[in-house]
Amino acid sequence: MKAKKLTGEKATDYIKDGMIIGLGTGSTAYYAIKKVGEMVRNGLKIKAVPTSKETADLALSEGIELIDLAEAKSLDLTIDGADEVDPDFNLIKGGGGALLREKIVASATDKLIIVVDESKLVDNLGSTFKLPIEVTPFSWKYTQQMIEKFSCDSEIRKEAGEIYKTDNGNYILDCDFGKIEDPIKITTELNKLPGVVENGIFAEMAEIVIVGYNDGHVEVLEK
Ligand SMILES: O=C(CO)[C@H](O)[C@H](O)COP(=O)(O)O
Repeated sequence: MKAKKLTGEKATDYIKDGMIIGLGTGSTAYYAIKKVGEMVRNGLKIKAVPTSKETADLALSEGIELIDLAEAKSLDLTIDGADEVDPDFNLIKGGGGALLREKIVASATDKLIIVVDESKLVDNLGSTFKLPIEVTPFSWKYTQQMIEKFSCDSEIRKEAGEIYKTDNGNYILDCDFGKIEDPIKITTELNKLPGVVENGIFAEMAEIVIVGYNDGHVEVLEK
């Protein structure tokens, strides 16, 4: 928890008056949002685009002004968490189910800042975390069969015994590919499949990765 707080708060050093920023989702982004709230109450003037309903609720409760992506057009920076980060700053995201909105917001962003604790650093994506893939409810079992042709095992995400629904009304398949050697190839191939809405590989999107360590230090990695 200490490492997440350190990295989340450190990322807010990049925020300047007048910026439009993207706010990520999850327990690490939480600390960045809380800090942004404090900064706003101390006079910082920014507007923000949230990546989930959960983040929108938190940001509003912190007094942060929210705007729609269409109104923002482009974002100065986005602060978001990740489930895995490889040495080239490729990511797996979607543990919190917000990958679609997160990827849209990340793609509209000049600078994507990723905040993680040290446990998220891996040599290869897929080493510790299954790849979340958002799929349409209409065809999810058929789409699952097509995804499994890429030699992965997958399971439909459930919450309290029920199929989990994203903010967009879709389902998530958590897919075990083992170690992913070529993240760009996999993300391109997966997104060609009918019924796949988006997958959780964020390849070549992050510019800065801030790592919090349990011993209390923070490392800023830049491309
Ligand atoms: O991608 C995400 C949500 O869809 C999160 O950023 C990711 O799951 C990391 O979350 P946490 O900071 O709680 O470990």
